[in-house]
Amino acid sequence: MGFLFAWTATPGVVEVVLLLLLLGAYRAFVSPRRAKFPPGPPALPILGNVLQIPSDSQEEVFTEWGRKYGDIVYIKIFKQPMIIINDLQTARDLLDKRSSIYSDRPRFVLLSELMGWSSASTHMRYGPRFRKHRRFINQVFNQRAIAALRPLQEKEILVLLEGLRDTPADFVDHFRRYAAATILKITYGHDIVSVDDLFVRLAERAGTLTVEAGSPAANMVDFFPIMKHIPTWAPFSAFKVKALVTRTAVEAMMRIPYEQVVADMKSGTAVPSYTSTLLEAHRGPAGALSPEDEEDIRGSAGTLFAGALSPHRLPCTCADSDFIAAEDTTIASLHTLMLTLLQYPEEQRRAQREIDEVVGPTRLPTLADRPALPYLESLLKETIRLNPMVPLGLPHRLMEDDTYRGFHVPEGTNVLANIYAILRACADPDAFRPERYLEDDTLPDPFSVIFGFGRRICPGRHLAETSYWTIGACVIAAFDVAPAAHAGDAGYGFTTGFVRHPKPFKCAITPRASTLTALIEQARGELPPGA
Ligand code: HEM
Repeated sequence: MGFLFAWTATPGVVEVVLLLLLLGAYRAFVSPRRAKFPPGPPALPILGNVLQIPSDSQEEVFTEWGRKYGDIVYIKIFKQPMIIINDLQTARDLLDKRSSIYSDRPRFVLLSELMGWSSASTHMRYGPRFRKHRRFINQVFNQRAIAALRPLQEKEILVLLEGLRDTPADFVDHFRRYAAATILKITYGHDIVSVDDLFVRLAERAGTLTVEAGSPAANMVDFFPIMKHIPTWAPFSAFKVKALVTRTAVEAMMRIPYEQVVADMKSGTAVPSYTSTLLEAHRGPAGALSPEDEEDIRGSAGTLFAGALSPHRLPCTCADSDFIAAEDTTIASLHTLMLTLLQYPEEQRRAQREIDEVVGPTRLPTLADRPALPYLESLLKETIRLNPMVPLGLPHRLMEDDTYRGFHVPEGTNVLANIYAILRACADPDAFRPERYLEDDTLPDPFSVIFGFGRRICPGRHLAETSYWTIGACVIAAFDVAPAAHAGDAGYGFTTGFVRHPKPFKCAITPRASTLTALIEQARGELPPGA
């Protein structure tokens, strides 16, 4: 200090000190490029943090990093910056409140540019075309509009209950059939009898090939886009050959159901659907459609359809990770619920007692009963809190430099919301305790977290939530779910990937009352005509 005083006494030094102070202030407040990045694990030159990211249970490692480094963790995948948001306040501050700059998606070279998913709404870069897709989808899936879809949901739930009654061992197939039947009817007006339907097979083929062609090695093209130009005869081009085969399957999945609707509209046999409604609305005076509108209607319909049967198919932003998971979110939510019910029989019984008291033995529960069933609501919330289906959401991309809590976040940063960590911000987070929601109404509602954030929030959330609630209520009311007698001792667990679902397990699903068939028939009789 003494030295500084001596130094400042020298003529001209005051000016120098002032200059240094100004420079410091400029660096701190005006020149964000020089500001510090959020904390994170130390990165290696060139590789960044690639070697520290495990292929399994990334959400758990990111949660651990959150404990160590804070609510925002900064890492690099090669030279690609990424932040991981580990708490709700930060997710709301950045992804919701600053959604005008946090709503882009990363560039998906493998998926969009090589495999042909470029018209999928999930992958769309932020801009007018993205907004057009959201407008299309919101017309049918907004909270008010989905009330019109309820009779369809209820009808398909009755078929699902019959399936569980007749062939309980195939419970996952019954969930798949439900997801396929509802989304195909809504999107293309198409009825299916079983999952062995042409459209379902097209979606599953496109999905399976996408997973197979999306190995970690193939994902390198997302970080080094120049690789996409490799000729297919050259060494190391196997990833591109597979991607191009996948492209044919993706195009067929998008094109064939769409063309069926166009043909049905021509012959006057089309059933009103998402696709037919948009085709009607966008026809010019001469009946023609612009190529862009045609592409966007086909692409957004294909996204809804593919998203329901195969997962929200997006590549991993982490080079050495599983590409994506292999099942859809709706199926994963129901599959997770069955696992939870068999693991927590006491809680299952308590929800059954509540339903018995409120609904009684003479009918099945409906959405109208929801406010009167607080314990059931808590059980359904606690199930998805403990095991959210999309634990890391889908990556957003920051569109311009930003500063948050004094940290610099550069333009082009990929942003992951760690939904898994966000939902663990409560007492005793690893315990299954539905009553936590009855005891503390300040806890964040998992339904407001699991569908993501901001302008990219899942547009299918209202449909998904009502399906999950109604199926959960009916299954718990109608069946006892317990471990299967010969289930083996492989243990229970979850797959890793963007969509998390239980590893295969067996369970016993037994009707609680001999009146189940009559209850299903009665509910069918109460459906509106034409449902
Ligand atoms: C339990 C079921 C579901 C869960 C947990 C779920 C979750 C999510 C999440 C986390 C995102 C990313 C949000 C973000 O980027 O912040 C998303 C996006 C999306 N979801 Fe879902 N979803 C579900 C069901 C559905 C259904 C049934 C549909 C279709 C009817 C659907 C259509 C979409 C679409 C089109 C996007 C992309 C939105 C965009 O990029 O702007 N989802 N979903």
